[in-house]
Amino acid sequence: MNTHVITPNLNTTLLHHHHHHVHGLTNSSHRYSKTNHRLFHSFKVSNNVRVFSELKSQNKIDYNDPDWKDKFKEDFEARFRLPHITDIFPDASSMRSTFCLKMRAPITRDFHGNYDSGEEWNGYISDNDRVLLKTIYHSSPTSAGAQCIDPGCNWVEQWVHRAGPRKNIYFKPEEVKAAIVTCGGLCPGLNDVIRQIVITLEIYGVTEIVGIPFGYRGFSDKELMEIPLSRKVVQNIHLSGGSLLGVSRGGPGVSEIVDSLEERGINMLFVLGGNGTHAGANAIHDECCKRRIKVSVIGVPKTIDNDILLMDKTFGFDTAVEEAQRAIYSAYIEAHSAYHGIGIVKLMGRSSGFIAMQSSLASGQIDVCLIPEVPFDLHGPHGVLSHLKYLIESKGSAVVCVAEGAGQNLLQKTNDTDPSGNAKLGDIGVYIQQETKNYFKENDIHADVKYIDPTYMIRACRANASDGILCTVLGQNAVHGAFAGYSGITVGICNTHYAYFPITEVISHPQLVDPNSRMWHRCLTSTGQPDFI
Ligand SMILES: Nc1ncnc2c1ncn2[C@@H]1O[C@H](COP(=O)(O)OP(=O)(O)O)[C@@H](O)[C@H]1O
Ligand SMILES: O=P(O)(O)OC[C@H]1O[C@](O)(COP(=O)(O)O)[C@@H](O)[C@@H]1O
Ligand SMILES: [Mg+2]
Repeated sequence: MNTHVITPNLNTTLLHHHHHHVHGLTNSSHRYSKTNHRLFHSFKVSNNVRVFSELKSQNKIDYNDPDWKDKFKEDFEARFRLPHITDIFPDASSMRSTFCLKMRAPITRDFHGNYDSGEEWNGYISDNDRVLLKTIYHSSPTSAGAQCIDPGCNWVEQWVHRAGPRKNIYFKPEEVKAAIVTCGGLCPGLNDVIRQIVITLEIYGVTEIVGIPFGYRGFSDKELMEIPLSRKVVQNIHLSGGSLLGVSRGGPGVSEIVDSLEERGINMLFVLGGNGTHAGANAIHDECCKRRIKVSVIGVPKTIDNDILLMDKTFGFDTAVEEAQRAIYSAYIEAHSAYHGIGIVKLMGRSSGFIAMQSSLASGQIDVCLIPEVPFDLHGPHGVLSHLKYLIESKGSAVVCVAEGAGQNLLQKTNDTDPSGNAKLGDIGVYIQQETKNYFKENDIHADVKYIDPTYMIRACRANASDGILCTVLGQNAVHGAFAGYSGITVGICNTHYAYFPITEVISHPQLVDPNSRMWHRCLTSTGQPDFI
């Protein structure tokens, strides 16, 4: 790919081909989305200059057009425009909000009809408030981390919508039936978000709040009962990990879910989950629009993998990294105390290595960090095993941290998927453990290999303080978004501010570690590992 200007609408076949060519990875659905992403992230242009185009317009933009910037901005504005109830119901009426910064108590029944606090200043967010999505001006495409839109790396402001309470609301609190559902795998902080959504709904004056048990499955399984929620019920739920409501993968189709919403009279749906859940939430939103029913569907991104686009981080990630430290510490102690000890820790990360990278970096005890984004060999002169031999000979012990999605090309392929359709991965941790044992045996070198798989321990715990606060703000903003009349949106932290995004924009592909980033380089300088290829 030696063209200078990158056409944003390259078809995926071409993208895939390029990726294949560079890294020799094979074609599976798992690789497919990664492929897409990586190419969005690092196009090689002439002179080894990379042009980042993650935020490039979907439409072709001619950079020779003197007005290209305005066109880009227009296109960007359209892409990040938040779907609103009035798109379907142009005459939907709004009223003065029952929430404001001058009041704290839940609205009482007899207060209805007179929501106005009577104050001039109520601390609302204007629909025209924006958050700057990219805050660094890269003067050249060669500048580290440059995310240039055009080959000249010109500055183009990219604004997203600011989250928060609006002056006018599109739902009468007494007419709201709100539901919360948590889908996919667990993540620290789920209960904190549920708690905050309930508390904020009550402050608006909502009295009918329910939890849908066990993810989307709870919409179709007749045995599963709605869980009534109130401040009293959720008051202390954040003190434990997991989800009060339970989670699941798989479940009913979108039309069945929307049938169920109609039957139950739910008009606000808060969906806590990852990319799969958000794809579902967006499909539910679309179906509601199609059926012309007034429902606000709001997502809150949940993933310890931190693989949602455009956000500083997702809740639970920090906690998971912190928890992973314990496993790494144990592996280090075991390896260090054994004669020729080798500790291997497998961490989560289906397609992105953020947990493994950050945990390795934070611990300072990892010698080898392996992530899905960076291909590696186990065997051969540049392989991981030969480096482990060197470490054993030179310092007596070694600790390896491997993300579950790393090195899948080294394992037997299966076409197995989980009930949500996610590819089932081979166990790279066990494989590395076995290969390490064999390798040292064959080379007649003593090695004491200790394998630790803390997978579920790092996500079943309760949120740490910083994630707890993140969850609080996200949960509140989810409710503000629903009352503001938005639907098909999700909420995230963006340059330390909170923003609403159309769901489609944050799940178009998983966010990945950029192998050319300074952060990955920092990780490598910390471990001291060479390239294993
Ligand atoms: N493309 C999709 N469209 C609609 N629903 C989906 C889609 N992908 C996943 N789901 C549903 O979302 C839920 C969670 O998905 P999953 O991939 O397991 O977790 P996560 O949301 O954490 O990525 C499941 O109930 C699954 O059926
Ligand atoms: O064993 P489970 O429950 O399917 O979860 C395993 C998966 O959960 C994750 O931690 C997060 O995945 P989700 O975001 O899809 O929940 C993945 O890294 C991992 O593959
Ligand atoms: Mg997922």
